Amino acid sequence: MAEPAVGRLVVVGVGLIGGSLALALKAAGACREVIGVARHEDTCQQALELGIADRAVTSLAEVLPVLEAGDVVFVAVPTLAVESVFRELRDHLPAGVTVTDGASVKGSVVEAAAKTWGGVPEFLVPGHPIAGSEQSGASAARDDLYIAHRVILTPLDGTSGEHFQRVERMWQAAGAEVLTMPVREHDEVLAATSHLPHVIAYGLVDTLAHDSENENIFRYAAGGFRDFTRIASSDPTMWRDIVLANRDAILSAIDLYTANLTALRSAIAAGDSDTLMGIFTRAKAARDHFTRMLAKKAYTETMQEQEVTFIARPGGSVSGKLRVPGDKSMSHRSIMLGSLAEGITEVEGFLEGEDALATLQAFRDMGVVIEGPDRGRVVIHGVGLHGLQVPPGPLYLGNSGTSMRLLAGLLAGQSFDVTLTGDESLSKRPMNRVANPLRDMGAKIDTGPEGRPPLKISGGHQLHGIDYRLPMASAQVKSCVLLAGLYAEGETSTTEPAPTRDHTERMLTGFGYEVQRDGARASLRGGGKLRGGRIDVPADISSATFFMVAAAIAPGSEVLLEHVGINPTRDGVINILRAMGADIELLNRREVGGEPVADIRVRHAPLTGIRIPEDQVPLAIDEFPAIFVAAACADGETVLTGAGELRVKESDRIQAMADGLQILGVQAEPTPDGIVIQGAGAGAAFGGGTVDSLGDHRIAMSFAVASLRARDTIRILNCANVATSFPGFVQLAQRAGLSLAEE
Ligand SMILES: O=C(O)C1=C[C@@H](OP(=O)(O)O)[C@@H](O)[C@H](O)C1
Ligand SMILES: C=C(OP(=O)(O)O)C(=O)O
Repeated sequence: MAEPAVGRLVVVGVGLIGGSLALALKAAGACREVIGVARHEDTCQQALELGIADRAVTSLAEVLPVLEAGDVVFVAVPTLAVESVFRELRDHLPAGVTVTDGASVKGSVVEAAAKTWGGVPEFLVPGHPIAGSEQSGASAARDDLYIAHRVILTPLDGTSGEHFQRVERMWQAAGAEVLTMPVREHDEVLAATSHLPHVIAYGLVDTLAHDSENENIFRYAAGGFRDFTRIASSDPTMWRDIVLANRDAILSAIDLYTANLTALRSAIAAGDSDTLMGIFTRAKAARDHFTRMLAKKAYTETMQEQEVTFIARPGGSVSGKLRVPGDKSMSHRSIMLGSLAEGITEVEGFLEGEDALATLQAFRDMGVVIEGPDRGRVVIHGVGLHGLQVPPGPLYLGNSGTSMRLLAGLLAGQSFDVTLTGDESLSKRPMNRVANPLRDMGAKIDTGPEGRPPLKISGGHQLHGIDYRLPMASAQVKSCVLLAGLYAEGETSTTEPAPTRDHTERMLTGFGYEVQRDGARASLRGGGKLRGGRIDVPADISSATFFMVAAAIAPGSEVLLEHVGINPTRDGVINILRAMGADIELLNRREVGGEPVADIRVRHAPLTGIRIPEDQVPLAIDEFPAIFVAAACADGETVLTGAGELRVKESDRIQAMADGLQILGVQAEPTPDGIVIQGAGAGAAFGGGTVDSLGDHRIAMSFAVASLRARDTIRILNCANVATSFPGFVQLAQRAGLSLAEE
């Protein structure tokens, strides 16, 4: 058997915190013996009866002489009683024994140590298990209290590695996750997240209890009261000690909260519905985010920790009427323009995917009141072109290139400084393509090394219009420059080498902002106004593509994709698949809010390899991973050129697809600006195997579709980011007929 994590455990204070550690270590066989120390004889008796301690004594001095190196003393008494325990330890602690504690404030423990030993001794490892509850006492102790809870250790410079590791191992043996933090940071974080809520809960219940109507108040108190005030049942001595010990940090937290409560009061008094909605929607978003974090589903850093593997079983066909989620490009722009407009903008069909949500959160962080999203409906309370406020910190844009590049344009003309950051993939993508033209307009922008994020934008620089000739076909660059143009003196124009998606131009026009368009050139003059209105976001043709390709390649398939945006700057996938022989019909064509929309019917038909016309590349730029899957199923060779841009998307999509296709037995040769794929014609086109999507949503979904024509199961790694553009993909794919599961 492995060595126990600690020798003897002496628990000074056998309440909820100390008793639970003792029970957990005993259950895990992680200590040789537990000695309980309590002030009263009957508590000692109780600790023995509950199986918390093997021995229990009322005096610490009694047990110290028997301790030896490797043993641990855990001080689990109220914060202000820690010092008296330290004094008892001072002269009688045998060498090599580790001392740690569980107090909620660490600064006062360090002070107590300094008073006792003249400094923090090397054997003291201050710690704080974040697992308390409103219950207290030995009878509340449980052996599973710490499982999956965090314990913060705050070692100091003089803390010895050996003692630190012993305490770390001890908590891990109890099932906890151990982190470290400086003392001061710990106390500030806890003041805000734990101590302030306790103060408020005690204060609220005390206020209501003093009310002459209190009996009735408590009688009618509903779930809200119960949820909000549970912690007012916590141990008063413990909390008195905590607030006295962490005075300064708690006072700062109370001041911040009081200012906010005063603002809330004024808004209620003034009937200021916008401010109220602002506070409530921001709070709801933050609380929901916290809930998702707990469930490990948040879009921020936590998402990267989540491993999602797709298991796609071979064969089958697809059928049915399907509505894929809203268009990502339009969803981003609806939030941006809606926020900068005057008045209310109501959006229907908004994409509730992580990318568009990152844009939404960025504007919330800049003070815009945004209701929803609720089943695709979002209501934006526009603040006007000059109404954005300084965000509280960097704007984190997750995986979304569109958010970062378009926001760079919008923010270059603001009066405040702002930093834009992103996840690992976004942090590798080129940003000089937007930073350079913005600098030409007079903006001050710093990037990370080699023009990568973060982008640091300095406010207060007056922009002037430029005539910008784009070096590459990019709607993001075009949109960035035009959006900066809203803030520039004079005229700003862009000229693109090939047509790219024109949602920015269309939506600006829809918001009543004049945009001149003449062939490849688009221009506008700064200083105008946007007027809020209604936006109907159609289904995203880029998401519909996966089902178009699925139906095209799988014999016996027929799908109807409803209400899909078929803007002529986005329809390359239809043209390319049709040129390969796909059976695609556009039904019920109509125009919705300035954008062409149709239902798309696709039936299986044999495909033939083609040389993809270069003028189609920008019109199908996001659809190539799926088109490569179609090419692998077609009869003969497909050649793509002029698509070097694919190398700077969420992954290098040429390399990522070539690697995966080769693993699945397809002859696919990458070239600097494209790929050459030898298609299989009829029958299975792919073997089976494990491919890596590299965290790129479109690569992940493309290989899932390939399974329809595979001989064996395809495992696809790193699929969590499918949620950036296509939440619910797995469920919809299953409904359509794919045999797809998440692992
Ligand atoms: O403007 C947009 O909404 C987008 C433009 C394209 O990027 P580029 O402009 O980099 O080609 C596209 O790949 C991206 O998914 C969305
Ligand atoms: C390239 C894409 O998005 P973005 O550039 O916004 O990250 C995409 O969705 O395929």
